[in-house]
Amino acid sequence: ALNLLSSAPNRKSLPPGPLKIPVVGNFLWLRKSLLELENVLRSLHARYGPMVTLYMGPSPAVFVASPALAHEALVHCGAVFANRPPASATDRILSANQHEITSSSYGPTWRLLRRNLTAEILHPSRVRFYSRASSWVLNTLVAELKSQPGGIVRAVDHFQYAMFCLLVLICFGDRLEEKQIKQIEDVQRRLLLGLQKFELLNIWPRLSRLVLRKRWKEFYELWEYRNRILVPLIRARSKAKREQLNKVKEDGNDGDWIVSYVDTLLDLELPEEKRKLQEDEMVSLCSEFLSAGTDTTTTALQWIMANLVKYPEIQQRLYDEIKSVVGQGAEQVKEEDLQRLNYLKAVVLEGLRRHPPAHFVLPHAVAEDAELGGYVIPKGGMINFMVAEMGWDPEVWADPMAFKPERFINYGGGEAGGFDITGSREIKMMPFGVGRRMCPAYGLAMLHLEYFVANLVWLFQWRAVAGEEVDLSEKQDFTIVMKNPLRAQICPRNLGP
Ligand code: HEM
Repeated sequence: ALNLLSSAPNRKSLPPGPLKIPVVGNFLWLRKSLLELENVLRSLHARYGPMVTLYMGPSPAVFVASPALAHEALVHCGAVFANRPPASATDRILSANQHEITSSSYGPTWRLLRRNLTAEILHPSRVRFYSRASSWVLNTLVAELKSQPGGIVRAVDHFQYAMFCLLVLICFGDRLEEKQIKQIEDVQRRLLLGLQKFELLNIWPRLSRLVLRKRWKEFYELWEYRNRILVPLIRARSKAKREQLNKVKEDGNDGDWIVSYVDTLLDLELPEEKRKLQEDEMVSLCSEFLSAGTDTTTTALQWIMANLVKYPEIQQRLYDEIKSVVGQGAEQVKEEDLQRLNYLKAVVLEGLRRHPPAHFVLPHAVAEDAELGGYVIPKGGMINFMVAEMGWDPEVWADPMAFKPERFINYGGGEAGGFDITGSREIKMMPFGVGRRMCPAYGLAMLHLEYFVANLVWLFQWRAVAGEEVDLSEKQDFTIVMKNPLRAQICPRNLGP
């Protein structure tokens, strides 16, 4: 049909947005935190519609607020929208020239690395093997929580370490000592803290190599420190793996060997270069595995527990559900029990909807000129999606800012399990992204969230600390975290028969 409205989008143009201010414009946007940017975008979307363009760097960046357009881009035209923008100078070094899933261009290397992770580690039949690690980490966490004076806990500190341990054990095998885990934690923390500091080096890398020599040196020291800690772990695993193979050959018994992420990397062969991965590439992949999974899962866990403290009736309903499934006196909720805990799943989904750890996905780039919503995004243009806005859309969700797990109960025949988090047919929210670049670990993350929320509620009653209120204000960190971290008064439940 002909569209005669004069405001009809120009078919060859980018989506509308504020004027491009040369040079200054870029720096103005870069200085804003993601939460500030989100606020700006919210008003721009109200003015211009669901697609808006900002000039943040060398290429235009388009922001999409509509779930229907996100579906069109990421599911229908998936291949066109699945690339990443070129890596910054420091990222190129840290990712061993983009030998990493997150930052690699859409192509054979990305496909191989991603498929390795999903098929060899994250596949449901594999994930079961890690339940020993989960229950070990749970026991450590529970002991920690129990030892806090007065039963008052600052939840996030304990959650962070627990989620980190879990991923370290999957990554390097579950025969590590506490001391080694702490060392890896130190490396990863310093890298994360350095992100902002080293961002400056990327604005004008050639020049910064001259004028910011000291900071570059600091950056390389950190990079070397990471190698110094992680390379020996990779070598040790390689040796252990050879010994294991010999043992299997000799007596046909694999003992209780559990495949780790490093083991799978040792076997990989790059399709284009026809060679195995180098050590620095394995280091960057392991580092990515830990950093992609720790803060995201920790943040989600903290937000969910905060809501259970704020709304005791929801916590009680969850406790009652767990009791009806595991029976009074059960010591722990086991992974096998989780699939029967429907309300639990609803609580976790509601947590991810109301408080998505990432308010945007990672930046995507279009591989060729791409059309979306009547506009054209030129080859190389960046595109991102307003994850939090979609989860809070009043057109999709009734009373969107309220925490109401029940809303997920009515999906797919009265089971929260019926809700399709991958958005393949339709997007209602996308806390893990959707399409080809969707978080490959969404299943593992959901499993860990369900497992830990269930056990924390089963083993302790969580209440607000006397005289304090749970404050749901947000702050930007690596993810969007609680501005005032959850403090709670916990009381071990009486698990007698
Ligand atoms: C609640 C926990 C988590 C949330 C909310 C989350 C969310 C996300 C999001 C929004 C993306 C970007 C999608 C896009 O760019 O379109 C992503 C990508 C990714 N996530 Fe997660 N994630 C979580 C846990 C994890 C865990 C536990 C791991 C690893 C063990 C992981 C590994 C990755 C990787 C490797 C990518 C890059 C995928 C690619 O570029 O192909 N994530 N995640």
